[in-house]
Amino acid sequence: MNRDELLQATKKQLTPARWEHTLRVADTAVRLAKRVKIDPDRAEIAAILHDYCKFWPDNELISWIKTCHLPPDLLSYNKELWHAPVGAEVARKEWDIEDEDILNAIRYHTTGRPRMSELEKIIFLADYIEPGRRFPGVDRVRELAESDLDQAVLQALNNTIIFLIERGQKVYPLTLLARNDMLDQVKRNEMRLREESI
Ligand SMILES: Nc1ncnc2c1ncn2[C@@H]1O[C@H](COP(=O)(O)OP(=O)(O)O)[C@@H](O)[C@H]1O
Repeated sequence: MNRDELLQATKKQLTPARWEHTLRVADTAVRLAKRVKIDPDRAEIAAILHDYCKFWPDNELISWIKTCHLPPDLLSYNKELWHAPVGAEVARKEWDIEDEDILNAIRYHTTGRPRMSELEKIIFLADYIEPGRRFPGVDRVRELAESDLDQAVLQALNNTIIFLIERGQKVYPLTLLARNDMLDQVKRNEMRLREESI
């Protein structure tokens, strides 16, 4: 797969503002990946493709969800959730991406999930903290992302859940499971650090 071809094709799928967002997500993901010693090229591919289906019509997204046997419960939650799991299927079928970690990073970039890989955390966070994002609490997540991806993901998940509850919106259950799992993970990290310092 050719990087320039991927960039040009993705640009055509997006509005100019969303394309700029995608480029900032890619820069942020590459930077985070280098810091935690994850392959930056794989982070860049996942970042470029993460919003590929963001502007696809509802009927097309629904058709992919059904044909690819994606979780049917998606259809009873916010439509904004659909582009991510469909994006992973499109990346596999139209871009021949076979790397399951890249596909999962695209698939779970909006909801998160329990036991996220390092690459999944990077794409989830890069989407949340890229420099164009301005919402309450984003600076704290930016700070945490510089030192601890797990704490940053936990904070971002907490913020998202609170945001949705405050607006009277449903929370996709996987996001709640992701948050509980990350809380356990952060506690385990803290315990390990304490044991190592004794
Ligand atoms: N975990 C979730 N559960 C339910 N709805 C969600 C969840 N995450 C995001 N959403 C909904 O999708 C919308 C867009 O999500 P977001 O990731 O902020 O997209 P964007 O990249 O367009 O900013 C949110 O405003 C919210 O209404």
